[in-house]
Amino acid sequence: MEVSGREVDAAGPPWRPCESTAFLPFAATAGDRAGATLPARRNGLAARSSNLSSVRKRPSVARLTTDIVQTFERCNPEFKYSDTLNPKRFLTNPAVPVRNDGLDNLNSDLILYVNLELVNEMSDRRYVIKEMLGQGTFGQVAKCWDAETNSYVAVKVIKNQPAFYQQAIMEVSLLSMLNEKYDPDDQHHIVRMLDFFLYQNHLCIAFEMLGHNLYELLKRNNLRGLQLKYVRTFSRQILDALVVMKDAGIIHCDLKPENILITPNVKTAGVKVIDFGSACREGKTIYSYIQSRYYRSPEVLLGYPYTTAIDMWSFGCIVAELYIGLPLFPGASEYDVLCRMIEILSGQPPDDLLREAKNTGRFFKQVGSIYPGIEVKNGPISAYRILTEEEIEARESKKPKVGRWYFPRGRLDKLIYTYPWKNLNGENLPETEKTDCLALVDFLRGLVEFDPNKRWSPLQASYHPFITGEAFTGPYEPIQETPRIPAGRVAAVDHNPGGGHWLAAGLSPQVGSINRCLPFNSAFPPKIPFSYGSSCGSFGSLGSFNDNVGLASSYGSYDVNSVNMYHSPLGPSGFNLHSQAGGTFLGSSPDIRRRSYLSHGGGIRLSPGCPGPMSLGASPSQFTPPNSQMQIPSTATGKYGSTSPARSSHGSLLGKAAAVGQYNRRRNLGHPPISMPPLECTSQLIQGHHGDGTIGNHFDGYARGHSGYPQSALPNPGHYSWRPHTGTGSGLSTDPSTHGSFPPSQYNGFPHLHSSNVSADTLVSTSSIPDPADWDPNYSEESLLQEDSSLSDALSNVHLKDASGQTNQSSRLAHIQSHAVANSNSLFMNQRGDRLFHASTLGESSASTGHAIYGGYNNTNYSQLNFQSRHGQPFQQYNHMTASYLRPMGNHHNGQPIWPNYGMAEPPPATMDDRMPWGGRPNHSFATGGLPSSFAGKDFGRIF
Ligand SMILES: Nc1ncnc2c1ncn2[C@@H]1O[C@H](COP(=O)(O)OP(=O)(O)OP(=O)(O)O)[C@@H](O)[C@H]1O
Repeated sequence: MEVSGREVDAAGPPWRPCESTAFLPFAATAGDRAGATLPARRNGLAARSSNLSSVRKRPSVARLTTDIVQTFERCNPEFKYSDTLNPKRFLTNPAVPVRNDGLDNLNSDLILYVNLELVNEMSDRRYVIKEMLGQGTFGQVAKCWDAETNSYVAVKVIKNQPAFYQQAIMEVSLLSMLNEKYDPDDQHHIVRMLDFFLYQNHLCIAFEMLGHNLYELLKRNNLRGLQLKYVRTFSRQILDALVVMKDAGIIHCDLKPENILITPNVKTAGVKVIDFGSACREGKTIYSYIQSRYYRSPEVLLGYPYTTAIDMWSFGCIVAELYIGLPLFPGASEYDVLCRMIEILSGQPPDDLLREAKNTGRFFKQVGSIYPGIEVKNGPISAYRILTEEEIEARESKKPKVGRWYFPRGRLDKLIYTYPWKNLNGENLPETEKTDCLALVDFLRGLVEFDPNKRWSPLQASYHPFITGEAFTGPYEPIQETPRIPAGRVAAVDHNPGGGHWLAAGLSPQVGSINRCLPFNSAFPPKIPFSYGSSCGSFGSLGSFNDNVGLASSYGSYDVNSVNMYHSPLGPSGFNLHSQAGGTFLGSSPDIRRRSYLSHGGGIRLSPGCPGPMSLGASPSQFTPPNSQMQIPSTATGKYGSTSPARSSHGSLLGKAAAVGQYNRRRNLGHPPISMPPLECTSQLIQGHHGDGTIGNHFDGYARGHSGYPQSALPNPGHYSWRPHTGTGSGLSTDPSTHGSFPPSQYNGFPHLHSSNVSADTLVSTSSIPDPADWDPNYSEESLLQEDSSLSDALSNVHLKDASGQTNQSSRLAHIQSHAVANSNSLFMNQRGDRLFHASTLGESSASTGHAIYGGYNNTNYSQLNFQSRHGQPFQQYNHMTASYLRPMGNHHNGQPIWPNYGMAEPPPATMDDRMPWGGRPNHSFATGGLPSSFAGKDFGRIF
């Protein structure tokens, strides 16, 4: 068709391909010309194909779409390209708009898509979403591009639900304190928070971008554990973070491999602790249903007041898992977890804990006098024994959930020493490794200690030879740690009962709304007890019957009087007693607690009947959000989540959903085989593991009374002490008098029914590594799905305390709070009315951390501490615990510096790249696959 000049002008210049390789004009070669000989044609083709070789290297989509916009524009002058018209690649699943004016889905998650900009309106800083990193209980974590810093960050977008919002505010508050005050130089392996802001009624928290978590790392290593040097390096770094947290009086409450992330792009192996979304302040514990089940401490399981010691328990579980590759206590229910603890540790919680704990009756039977010192005639020393499955079944009319065993049943020491369970007599282990294993076992002994009073503190643990790298010569006796937190500090509640932050005040969000409706600062006492049976997780409620073991009454709730005291608006009570003299009554220190107990006097002891660090219910992740119809597709979180079935955060509805997704996914993926050697003593019945969670024949295996390891299969005798613990505490002895003896035959331990001889349930029948999804096939905590309709009411009356002396972060927090109010249509339902919201300030936080003595971590005057070496001589004291404090810390024998290379991996590993050999211990054929450089290859987005 002929085109007139006018038409040409209107249409623009005639189209010509631009100078891209894909559209180069055809240049005929000699070979193409008509009449050319065949060889000439061949030459021509060869020349052309060499011209196009660079084109072929590019993906077809890229080749076909090069300059496509210009092409379209030239073809059709009407065509105008606009970003906004692009189809969105949704990252959130489901992406169906339901709430928040169509911005949120059914689960109150902001619907994220690629290139969505999360804008901090205060600073105009923009975070451009690129991909999904994870989906957890509290919301979604997206990898975002921060144009301001030209770097990627991880932004956690909190669900648009009051409970999650409130807890996230706590996360921001605690993390700012840790970052700014306790770790300003980023030396202590705690994730850095970079920013936080409100976007479309969602609290967004920007973190530094980290790598994969330790669970992913273990998976990459086919769940076979890491080399000991990496176990040591990671343990040391996590401990470092725990030292800081304890110093700050912060309990993490959800320590697990998924929450330890690898720091990328560093020359040495490094990890950081993340997810302070469940964290709380020591002495201001709020929830009783905390910690992921596998990592849940005995005191939390039993409903006993808890302290930072619960993190040490979780830490112990993590260390063991890093070594063996599998969770240490992967119980399918709380009962199962307890049984595993008792069997693996050959002990049980001490009687005084059992006597005071709220849930003892759910799991234990009293078989003797409850009074200390009186031995039961012809019975065990302890007055309690764990219920058998039959007893529970008789009581509950259904069997308790009990999972499979994936490693040889027996004690922890044998488990570690004989790992990877091929070489059960440990004969061929090199001497160095033997010593390493002994050191590891001894290290674990102080961490997975039943008695929280005896469990090592982070500082104590950090002197263990396993951590310091010293030669292990015998059981480690930790230095004594004088209580750092003044006695009673944990009971101090910095709040005006009428005006305080309910979180800081220790109020459960589940507290009944009626009391929350009392006018603030009311001079009148509440007419009915606070939170009396009003909600899930509170009094007499179902808050903790997560494992369908519900045998007794409520779990982790306060007694009514205590809570009344706590919230009495009439003035000081037993719960808000501040020592006017600078000290208060209760101490978080274990020895203080014990002293208090032993006094039998008017002293206050930490017990469920007392104030202090006892909690009221499940954490927000346990809440059933007000909208009980949340639908979480099983695939939604499975894609991204790193959370294993029971790993998922402590049993929340959301965690559960995540678990389901993960569960399904893992089932489908399967796992590479691992050779599980047939053991000599594997004659136990394989548990019938039914899809509905019922376990067949389990008890049969459970009730065996003889050791699964032949005497000859035991670790090198003479290295260690294997004192049988009957009754209380861990079965791993520190008693030097027994050092060198290893009489497993004596080690029939406490409950005979658990001194099992059986080995891994599947060892006989399978040679495949267990699918971790199987660990918790019955992840069903229906009771937690109860709708807590009072939640929104309760939150509607939240009144946060104003305070002066806010830090920058806290004033921003205040701003966000008020901003949230201004935009509260959906964020706080419709019940906030015109109440003023004030920040839970950092000033308030730091004022009540119990740091009257120490100005901050980096300037901590540890001269207050009374260190002693294991031989009794006073430990070297020092004043300034700067980052280098870890260096001059003495050898636990003689006070000499023994940690010159702290901060370096030891031995320094290579960079965290794909070639890093994570496994490869002798006798253990690891896959050579290293750490993935990126998991980001998959694009889970969808185009609508
Ligand atoms: N700073 C970060 N860098 C990279 N990935 C991260 C970062 N923070 C979180 N993630 C990823 O997002 C996931 C969820 O994060 P996080 O644990 O903070 O959320 P959560 O909602 O509290 O999860 P959970 O329910 O497991 O407790 C993590 O397991 C991790 O995979």
